[in-house]
Amino acid sequence: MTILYNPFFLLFITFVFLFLFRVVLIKTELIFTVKKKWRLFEDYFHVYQLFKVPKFNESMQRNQLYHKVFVYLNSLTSVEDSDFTNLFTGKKPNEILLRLDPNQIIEDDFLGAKILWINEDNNLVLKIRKADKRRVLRPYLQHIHSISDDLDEKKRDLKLYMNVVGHGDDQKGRWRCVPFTHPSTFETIAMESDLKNKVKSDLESFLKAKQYYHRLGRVWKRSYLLYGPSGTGKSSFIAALANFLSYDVYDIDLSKVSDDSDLKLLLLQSSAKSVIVIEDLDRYLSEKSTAVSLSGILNFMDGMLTSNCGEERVMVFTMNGKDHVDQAVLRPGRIDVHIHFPLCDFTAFKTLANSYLGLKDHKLFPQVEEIFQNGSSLSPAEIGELMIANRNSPSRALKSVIHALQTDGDGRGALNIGRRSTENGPRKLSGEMGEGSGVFGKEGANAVKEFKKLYGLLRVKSSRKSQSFDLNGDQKEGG
Ligand SMILES: Nc1ncnc2c1ncn2[C@@H]1O[C@H](COP(=O)(O)OP(=O)(O)OP(=O)(O)O)[C@@H](O)[C@H]1O
Ligand SMILES: [Mg+2]
Repeated sequence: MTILYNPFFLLFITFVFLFLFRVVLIKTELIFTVKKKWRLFEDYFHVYQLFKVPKFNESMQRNQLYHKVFVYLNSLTSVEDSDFTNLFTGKKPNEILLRLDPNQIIEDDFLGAKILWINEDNNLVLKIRKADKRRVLRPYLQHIHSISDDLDEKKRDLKLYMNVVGHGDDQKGRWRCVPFTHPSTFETIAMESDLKNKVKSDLESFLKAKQYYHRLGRVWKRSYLLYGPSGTGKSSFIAALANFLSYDVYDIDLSKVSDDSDLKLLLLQSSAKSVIVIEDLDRYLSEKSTAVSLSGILNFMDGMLTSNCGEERVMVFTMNGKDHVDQAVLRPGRIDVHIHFPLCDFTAFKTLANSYLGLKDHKLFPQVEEIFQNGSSLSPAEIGELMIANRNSPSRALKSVIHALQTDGDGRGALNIGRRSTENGPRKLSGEMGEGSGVFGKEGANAVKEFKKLYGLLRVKSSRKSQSFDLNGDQKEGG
């Protein structure tokens, strides 16, 4: 019996009891009840002030603030965590929306202050501690304004703007627009998942840090260089990026720009929250097929950094290769993020097989993998095309991919002559891909070797990891 009086034994028993109590609290969710009661107890010692946001004004017109607060509250994660809420289907397939229920109470935190919202009939009531009101209320309402504006912006339909040739001075830099409906998303793009996540989190921090930069009075911008062979997903990536950000796309055709000032004007005439795109920049620079000078282009890139119109914009440039491009374009700090788009490897192939053929695995996969290990490579576009053409028979699709991979350069030439010469013909005249284009055409073994030297196994395997996402100081600061 003396053991019962042993202090170590008592301590042990106490620990066991506390542990079990904690387990019971968590398992039975009693913890939530305890927290709730504690909050009520705490509230008892505070004085609250209430602010009502009515749905309609005195003349029965809609109160815009009510709409903004409603949009804002429905986006809060606390809606998801509250005791009950309404679920509705959204516009997109499989989309489920959470919507406040009448009499639901939502909790929010802002600058360390706790704020409650009560959804009454036709009124939203804000409950805030008197002690916090002076410090928090005004910035909190501004915060609601800007968040709901962003959310409204996200819901609207996107547009694709293209520049047309101007006639006379007053027609300079005119944009024509069509609805932007490209279905590409980051999920549909075959890309190293690590890299994809890095890009997504980079964009997410871009969106978040916007508020921060606004407060500092700094221009908030992001620029990307996408480089890699034809058909590797650069244009699809731009569409995915625009869909991800819900930004309009301004696609600049440099051959239709009359001079440097016209290019500047185009930027000035674009709206905020947009992606400005110049595709095949290397081709324009090497062919000199634009009236815009190199310094005009550099100023255009830097214009994003220094002028007001750089706000809330993303700029994207694409190239087939960086090797023959003037170093001034590539110098650190000019374009924030460089992303390499390599030819298809086995991992990308598996992503394509999954999305195009619904195949997670197949008995022919080991054979495909072996061929990829030997250095054969096609672009994702080429593999995708073979899969689409044979989508009713996965085995036939895989066999045709294997055949194309085995025949490699020459085979690919045969496979793509028609498509490449029509769809991508003029793109292949420049620098790096100029040599590659020989392979895609009919230039034979030397060109194949040259092509492999440029884009072969070594590059695909080892350099894509290290080069594909070059973060520089500026970018990290932004993120
Ligand atoms: N990485 C990829 N993942 C999924 N699909 C891809 C990928 N790359 C290419 N494709 C498919 O191939 C087609 C052509 O791709 P895209 O136009 O994006 O290539 P690109 O790199 O822009 O080529 P180019 O340099 O010739 O403009 C698209 O229909 C796209 O769906
Ligand atoms: Mg493209």
